[in-house]
Amino acid sequence: MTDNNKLSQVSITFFGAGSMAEAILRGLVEVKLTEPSKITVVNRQNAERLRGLSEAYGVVPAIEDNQKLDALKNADVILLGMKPKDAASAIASLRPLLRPEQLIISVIAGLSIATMHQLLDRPQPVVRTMPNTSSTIGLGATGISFSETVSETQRALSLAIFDAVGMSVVVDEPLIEAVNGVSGSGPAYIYFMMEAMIDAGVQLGLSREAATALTAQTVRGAGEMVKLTGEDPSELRRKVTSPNGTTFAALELMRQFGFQEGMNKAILRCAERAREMGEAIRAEASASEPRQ
Ligand SMILES: NC(=O)C1=CN([C@@H]2O[C@H](COP(=O)(O)OP(=O)(O)OC[C@H]3O[C@@H](n4cnc5c(N)ncnc54)[C@H](OP(=O)(O)O)[C@@H]3O)[C@@H](O)[C@H]2O)C=CC1
Ligand SMILES: O=C(O)[C@@H]1CCC=N1
Repeated sequence: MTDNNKLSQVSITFFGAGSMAEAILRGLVEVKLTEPSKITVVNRQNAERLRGLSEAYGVVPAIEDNQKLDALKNADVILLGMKPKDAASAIASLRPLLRPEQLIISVIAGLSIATMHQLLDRPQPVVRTMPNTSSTIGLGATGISFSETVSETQRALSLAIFDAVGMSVVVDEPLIEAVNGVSGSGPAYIYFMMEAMIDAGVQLGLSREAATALTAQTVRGAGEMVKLTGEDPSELRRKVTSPNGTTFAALELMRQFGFQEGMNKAILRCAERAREMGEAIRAEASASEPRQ
């Protein structure tokens, strides 16, 4: 690991280069905090995908086996971006390659620091994160927690990576599943709501284009109002809701349909599902542990 935390001087290998990896690397390249030539992308088999990322962002594709090994051995930071089901075998494959000071950053839902240490068979510096896809446009929201072996420099570097693509909050590791429930999966809830808003607008006679534009601006404006005014969302809601007016009538129906309760239960279930997925990876790691 380099002594200074300037992102531009750090080499990052994305081990697993799918949607979430693209969101982060695109953000890093577009805010110009990392040279594309310092970013390498590795997949299991999809070389076309790597060539596409290289063409779009100028990052380096590692396609041949020796290129993959070099990319993993030489990186200052390895960002794990595969699906949870592929994580155990992929991380175990790193075991013979890593130098003790290489920093591992994971975005994998449910995967704990303890399981990563178990799979690597050593207390490698590990950062467990839960970002979201809005990192693509520099508006990501990421929860971050660190293993005890992460140095101050590596902490600063990790925060710089996620702050470059949005904002981040450091949380104790057991709260990463809560972050998953709120903001990791959060964009999907908002898109789901937006789909319903757009469909209703079309049903009422708006063109799909107009309904989409009005909905997107409404969501954007509401988010910015919470951020910029610092007011509680419930207070902002009250300001929209005239007594016995149109919003009042709409919210009354939403309450009847259990909107808030449904949202609450969905988020708790999301966090629970992250824990289940983490447990499945831990069980796989234990089952494949080398016998002494
Ligand atoms: N999408 C989201 O909104 C968020 C996702 N996450 C987490 O990000 C992770 C990735 O999700 P997402 O980007 O949606 O997934 P994708 O399916 O888009 O990408 C996964 C990538 O991992 C690669 N891969 C799989 N196995 C290996 C391996 N053994 N070695 C190297 N590369 C491998 C795949 O390559 P190939 O095609 O060649 O197999 C693929 O490019 C997940 O763990 C998820 O929990 C976290 C926050 C938000
Ligand atoms: O759905 C998933 O499992 C991943 C984790 C957070 C967002 N997408």
